[in-house]
Amino acid sequence: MNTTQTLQQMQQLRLPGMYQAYRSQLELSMDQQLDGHELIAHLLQSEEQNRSNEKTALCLKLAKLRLPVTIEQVECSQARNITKQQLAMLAEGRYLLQGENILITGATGCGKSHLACALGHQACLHGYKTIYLNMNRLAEKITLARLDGSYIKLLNQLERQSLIILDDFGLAPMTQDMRLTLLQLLEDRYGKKSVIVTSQLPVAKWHEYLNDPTLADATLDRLTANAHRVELKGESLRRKKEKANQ
Ligand SMILES: Nc1ncnc2c1ncn2[C@@H]1O[C@H](COP(=O)(O)OP(=O)(O)OP(=O)(O)O)[C@@H](O)[C@H]1O
Repeated sequence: MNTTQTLQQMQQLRLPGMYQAYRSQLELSMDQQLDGHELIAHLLQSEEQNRSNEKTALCLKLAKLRLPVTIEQVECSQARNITKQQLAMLAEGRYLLQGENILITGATGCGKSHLACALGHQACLHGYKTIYLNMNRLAEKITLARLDGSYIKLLNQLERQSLIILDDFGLAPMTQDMRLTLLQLLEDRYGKKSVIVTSQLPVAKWHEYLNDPTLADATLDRLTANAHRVELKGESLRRKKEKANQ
């Protein structure tokens, strides 16, 4: 049996998971090596696992999450106004299947971006295409896309994402172009794909912030209907972290 040739064929056929698993098998003594049906099953499982890992890694890379955090790193407590059950329910990801949104509000430093990024990380683990966008960054992207004629391309690119994280909603005044784009984006996704919004402003103030009653009605209708709300509370974790580092 020419095992070297078999390994080469696995590489040529781009089966890296299978290649690694087979190499590992060949390094074992004969009596420890799997054979027949077991070996085939093991090699296929290794290839499948490798592809799944690569898909997750690519999803995470493209998501450009601001903070590299996992769901296990989200602290739940009564003081923070988020329970383990609430987090577990969101982490399960059913909201993504149903195209529901998550609105995370709270004072500066209370961990809104941290939670949003952890949920984004979890969505990538589930295989959902995710993109993180700070609202300022989205505004820049829209302005550039209008200038270079790629606006429709940008909307299509955003529509393809299963989850969009819009961080820091309500910090900077919105242009009319941004309001219209936001409405279009939400209209494209309504009931199909999810958005996570973080904001220092309580949801009750979003209408006033949008500063255009008709557009605000339409936008908030799409954003808040069937949305899960997390109102984080407690001391600024940024300040707490700084104090701990002093
Ligand atoms: N659950 C947590 N455990 C540990 N550190 C946390 C947690 N949540 C947030 N942090 C840390 O606290 C700091 C502030 O968090 P974050 O940026 O998420 O706050 P924010 O509410 O989004 O603030 P802002 O409104 O100013 O953007 C970050 O350095 C973050 O890593």
